[in-house]
This record gives sequence, C-alpha cells and structure tokens, in this order.
Amino acid sequence: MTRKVLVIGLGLIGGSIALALQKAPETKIIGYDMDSQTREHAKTLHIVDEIVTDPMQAAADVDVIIFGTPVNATLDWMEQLKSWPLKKKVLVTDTGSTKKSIMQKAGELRELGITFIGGHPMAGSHKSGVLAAKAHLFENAYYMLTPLAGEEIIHMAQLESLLKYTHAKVVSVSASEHDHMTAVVSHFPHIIAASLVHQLGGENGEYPMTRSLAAGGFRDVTRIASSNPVLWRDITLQNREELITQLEDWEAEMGRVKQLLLQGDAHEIEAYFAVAKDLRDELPISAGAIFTSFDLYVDVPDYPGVISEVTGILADEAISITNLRIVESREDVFGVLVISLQSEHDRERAAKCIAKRAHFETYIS
Ligand SMILES: NC(=O)C1=CN([C@@H]2O[C@H](COP(=O)(O)OP(=O)(O)OC[C@H]3O[C@@H](n4cnc5c(N)ncnc54)[C@H](O)[C@@H]3O)[C@@H](O)[C@H]2O)C=CC1
Ligand SMILES: O=C(O)C(=O)Cc1ccc(O)cc1
Repeated sequence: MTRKVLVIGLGLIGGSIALALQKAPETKIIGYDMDSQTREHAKTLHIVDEIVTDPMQAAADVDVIIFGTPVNATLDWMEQLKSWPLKKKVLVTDTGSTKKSIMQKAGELRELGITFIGGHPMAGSHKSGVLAAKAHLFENAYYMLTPLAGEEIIHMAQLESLLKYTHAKVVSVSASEHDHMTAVVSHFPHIIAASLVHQLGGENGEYPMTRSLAAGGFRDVTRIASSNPVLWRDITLQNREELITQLEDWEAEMGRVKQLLLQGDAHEIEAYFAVAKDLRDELPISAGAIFTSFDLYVDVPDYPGVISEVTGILADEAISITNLRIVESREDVFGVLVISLQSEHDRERAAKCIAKRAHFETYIS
C-alpha cells in the first residue's frame, strides 16, 4: 500500500526532505507551501509528486505530516491540526531548530490522540528557499528526534524507517537538552555573527574602506549572518532563555579577554588562543557537521582557460559544483583551485576524472 507523506513548507529543509524521501519505495510525497511560486517550483522541479493548495483537505488522507516551516509558523499549524480530520494513525513531525515550545504543543496534540515526534536535522546552510533544496543535504549529519516521554516504540520505528532515506544519523534527546545544545553550537553563534556584521556596519562613517578589507576570516565567521532573518527571529524568540544564559556567559568570557588585554601578558594571551586552537582542532568533522561541503583541492597550472577546462570536465561527467574559489595564487606555476561538491561520492568522481583527463593533482584538505 502506498504511504502518503504531506510536507508543509517546501523551502531549503522541507524541499530537501521531500527530495530525499523520493527514494523511499511506495511513497507518495504531497507538498504545500504558502508561497505560490514555491509551490510552482516544487512541482516543476519534481521535488514533490503532487502539490496541494488546501493542506487541511490533503492531511485527511496522509500517513505522515512533516512541517518544514519556520518554528512560529509550525506552532500555528500544530494549533490548527487539532481541529483537522486526520487518519487515526497519522504520524506528525517537524524539522524546526527549536524544540521546547514545539514539544509543549505536541503534548496538547497527544491529548487529542495525535502522535507528534519532534525532529531537527542538524544540517543546512545560510541559503533558503526551495531552489536551494538538495536530496543529499542531510547525509551523515545528526538528525535529532525529541519524542514526548513514553512515546511508543512503534511510532519511533515508523519515523526512523522513513528518515533513513535522508542518510542522516538519527538520535533521540529531550527537548530541553536539544534547546541547550543547539543554543551553544548554532543559535548563539548566529547572534555573534550578526553582531560582528553590525560592528562592521558601524565603521561606515569614519572608515568606509574597512568593509572592503573584510576577507577570509571575517567572511568565515559571519557566513551564517546571511541566513533568513524570519527563521532566526523565530528561533531566537523560542529559545531566548537559553540564549540569555549564553549571552551572560559570553559577557563573562569577554570580560576575561578584556583583562588579558589590559594586563598585556603575552604568555597568558598566547595560552588563551592555544587552548581555543586545541579545542577547535579536536572538533569532529563529520559528526553533525552543520554546513557540509565536500571540497576538492586541485593544483592547476597558471594558463588562460584552465578553470573552464576543469569545470568543463566536471560538466561533461554531470557533476554539480556548489562553490568554486582560488585559495592561493602562488607566484610559481601552480595555483590551488578549491571546488566544493555535493557529496563524498561526487568528490571521488571529480578527483578521478580530473586526474584522468587533465592530469592535475588533486587532494583533500
Ligand atoms: N536553514 C537551515 O539550515 C535549517 C533550518 N531548520 C529549520 O527548518 C525549518 C525550515 O527552514 P528553511 O527550510 O531553512 O527555511 P526556508 O525559508 O528555506 O523555507 C521555509 C518555507 O516555509 C514556507 N512558509 C513560511 N511560513 C509558512 C506557513 N505559515 N505555511 C506554509 N508555508 C510557510 C516559506 O514560504 C518557505 O518556502 C525551520 O523551522 C528551521 O528552523 C532546520 C535545520 C537547518
Ligand atoms: O549554515 C549553517 O552552518 C547553519 O547553521 C545551518 C543550520 C541552521 C539551522 C539549524 O537548525 C541547523 C543548521
């Protein structure tokens, strides 16, 4: 019997889940988004099998409902769900970055006999919208589930058997553990990134040239400030208690740094950076990497057209590139071209065909 899945919210995350689930056998993916252009794209790009304009009507006949909406919109939909005609065994989940408020609402749904298991794939990017959706977005990333206490094992198994098509690592945690951990590694860094950009904005009057100098490091640490503001408004509002604690800890930490600078003790300052370097260098790469990119470094000789030669080879082999940059223009005959690919598999294929057809050396950082 065909399993029917309704995805509400077809942006980066909802669209990527829908694409990943296209590989699930005997599964029909139905999609809804409040934005008509998104609905149109989802249909023409075959992200879903069917687009609907009335999610309530569609929900009556589906086995699984997945919310890919910003977290405040998800709360609104969950409220509406209470009065919808649904299949008795429907399984409802979400993809939101916060979990405490959502699971509180899930408790209300449980009282009405509706099963809701919170979900949060720990992968994504600063990009948003259906056109950024990718089937492999969640590969190897953690996918956190936050069941209500006493959730039936069979419901967990049903959800996991569907999510296996995302190729993510599914783990279960409580909603409060989730909101604490994500505040530290995801939500608070967004505030810091935005604040650094604000600080740069403040330079415009007296030192307008500063922004032209914002290169490598600044761009790395502020990439996430380019994310969808509506999404982050909702996330920070829903997780504001944890974020206030993070902010207080950060203020204390900055106080410590200020003291180090006031004292001007070279040894202590070096130790501060050394401890941070060691901790940063020990971070696992694949375990829950939030923004996964598969970079391939190519040593390319310095002659006109060499970059289009490499991209042409990849195009011939139908390998998509997500990013391309030159990290270092050396003064000798070789430069390093960094190509970001969509998956480990694509990176291996790219390395092989570049080596075979162009004889350039490739390596992974
Ligand atoms: N952006 C990221 O990297 C990640 C985001 N998330 C979570 O996934 C959810 C979706 O985020 P993204 O896909 O990044 O956002 P997005 O902005 O790419 O997509 C959201 C989609 O929801 C639609 N939408 C907004 N309000 C709606 C409503 N009331 N009813 C129906 N559709 C509505 C929008 O039109 C849009 O197509 C959020 O809850 C977010 O916290 C989770 C992991 C990573
Ligand atoms: O782009 C990045 O590095 C992100 O931070 C992506 C992201 C955004 C929201 C999440 O809940 C999880 C991951």
